[in-house]
Amino acid sequence: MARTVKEFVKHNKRIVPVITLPDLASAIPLADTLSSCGFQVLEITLRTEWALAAIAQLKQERPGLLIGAGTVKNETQLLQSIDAGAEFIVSPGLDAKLVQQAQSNNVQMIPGVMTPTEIMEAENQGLETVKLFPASLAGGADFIRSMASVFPGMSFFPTGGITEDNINDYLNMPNVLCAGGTWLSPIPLLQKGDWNRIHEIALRC
Ligand SMILES: O=C(O)C(=O)C[C@H](O)[C@H](O)COP(=O)(O)O
Repeated sequence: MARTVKEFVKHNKRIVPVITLPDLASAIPLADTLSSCGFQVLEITLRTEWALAAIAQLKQERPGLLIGAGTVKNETQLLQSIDAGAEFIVSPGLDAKLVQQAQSNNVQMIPGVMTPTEIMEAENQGLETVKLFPASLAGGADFIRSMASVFPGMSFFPTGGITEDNINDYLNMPNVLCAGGTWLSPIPLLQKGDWNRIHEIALRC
């Protein structure tokens, strides 16, 4: 049985760091810093050339974490992410073919949505969780709240414009599974290898 984000966030923090690695060497120290603060689900975005290698390394060396691939926009990236060992796939948008391909590989797909039409399409494809993206521009917590009555079976993983200052607006809602963002792993701190500072930010969340 494949592991899911839902199962992981039930027992750990409901916050998913969205990570763009400046190099491969940062992957393990960053994952160790974040997991020591209770973050067990990490999304590695495919925005750098070493993202797939980082996913493979984390999957092998830190099997207790749930590692997903983010910014997955096409079939090649989807299959490469699955080959690397990603256990969930996050996409900025909704593409029926990608959803089907992930499902046929038994890997959880979390597509980005911004409208009721897209949520409906995701629901009709059998999905139970979607990403509201970019959450702050799509209507934020109020949008998610107003979707609860028409999509009672759908849970949300909002990202985009979320920080430690507004994350509780999202996490307080029953139809929010978890929320994520880049503020836990700022690229300048990653470039400096400033794990202490990242640890401080993570402890506050
Ligand atoms: O590319 C993906 O698959 C994503 O998940 C997008 C990210 O969630 C946002 O880039 C987070 O944006 P900020 O936290 O506002 O910096």
